[in-house]
Amino acid sequence: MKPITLSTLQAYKRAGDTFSCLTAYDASFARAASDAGIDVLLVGDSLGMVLQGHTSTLPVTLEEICYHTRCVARGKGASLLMVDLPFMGNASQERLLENAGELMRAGAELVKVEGEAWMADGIRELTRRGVPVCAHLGLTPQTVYQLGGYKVQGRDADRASQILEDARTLVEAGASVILLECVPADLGRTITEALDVPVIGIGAGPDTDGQILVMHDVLDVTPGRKPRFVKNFMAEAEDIHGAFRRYHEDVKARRFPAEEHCF
Ligand SMILES: Nc1nc(=O)c2c([nH]1)NC[C@@H]1CN(c3ccc(C(=O)N[C@@H](CCC(=O)O)C(=O)O)cc3)CN21
Ligand SMILES: CC(C)C(=O)C(=O)O
Ligand SMILES: [Mg+2]
Repeated sequence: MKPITLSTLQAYKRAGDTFSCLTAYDASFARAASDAGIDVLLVGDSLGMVLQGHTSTLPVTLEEICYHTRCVARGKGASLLMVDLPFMGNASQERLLENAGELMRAGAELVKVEGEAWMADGIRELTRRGVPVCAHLGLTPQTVYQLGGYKVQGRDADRASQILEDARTLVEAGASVILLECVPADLGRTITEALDVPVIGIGAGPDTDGQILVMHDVLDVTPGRKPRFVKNFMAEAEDIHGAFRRYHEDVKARRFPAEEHCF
């Protein structure tokens, strides 16, 4: 299999094709996801919740993310490896650059950062130094205490146009990919159409260029209440490999997300 690169994702966008993304935290699940055809693997700071049992992603450290990145890198096959910069990893410009360097040395091929227009300078410096960046907008879980919970963002017109403007600013600063979390489907479509770079969505409707889910949600092993945008792919599968294949195929065929998964 030819390795998936940023150019592959750009070509998907130009052709109007979608692509699949899934979180992974170890070599075995990374291999299973990659074998199923998943285009992008994310070592997400969601590991603080699904692996460590915290109620937020804030406790996750750079060391922990690097450990899981090294594990996933050994099993990633042809998939593109994206990695989350953890909470406060951008506390200063210097720390941002050093931390992103650590992630790249651990095996990251694309670094995902949460943050609005103010992240533009950081993204510009990273891009200059050869670190491709995905900018995560909308519901940014690292600011959950400020947002007052895991709530849909961009429901009113002001916040919606702010998110669109932030996305434009960050692409201008060098972001190679945008990730939109928990925004109304029409905002997901507007931003995807407005930008030349690939847009990945989670709870952002059916029209983003790519879709991403947390592995544990796909396999239905997430404890407690699940967000509206998740789907249990184990329900119609024989095993984990089948569930990953089904998720990949449903994304590629635009069967997922369905209306019931959107805002
Ligand atoms: N298992 C898991 N799945 C995820 O998608 C995920 C994590 N963990 N941890 C990190 C973040 C946190 N995320 C979340 C968590 C909860 C909602 C949620 O319950 N949202 C409400 C929105 C309600 C509203 O404002 O209308 C929902 O009903 O989906 C959304 C995103 C997404 N990420
Ligand atoms: C939910 C995805 C987008 C994420 O950031 C994570 O898994 O940490
Ligand atoms: Mg994350």
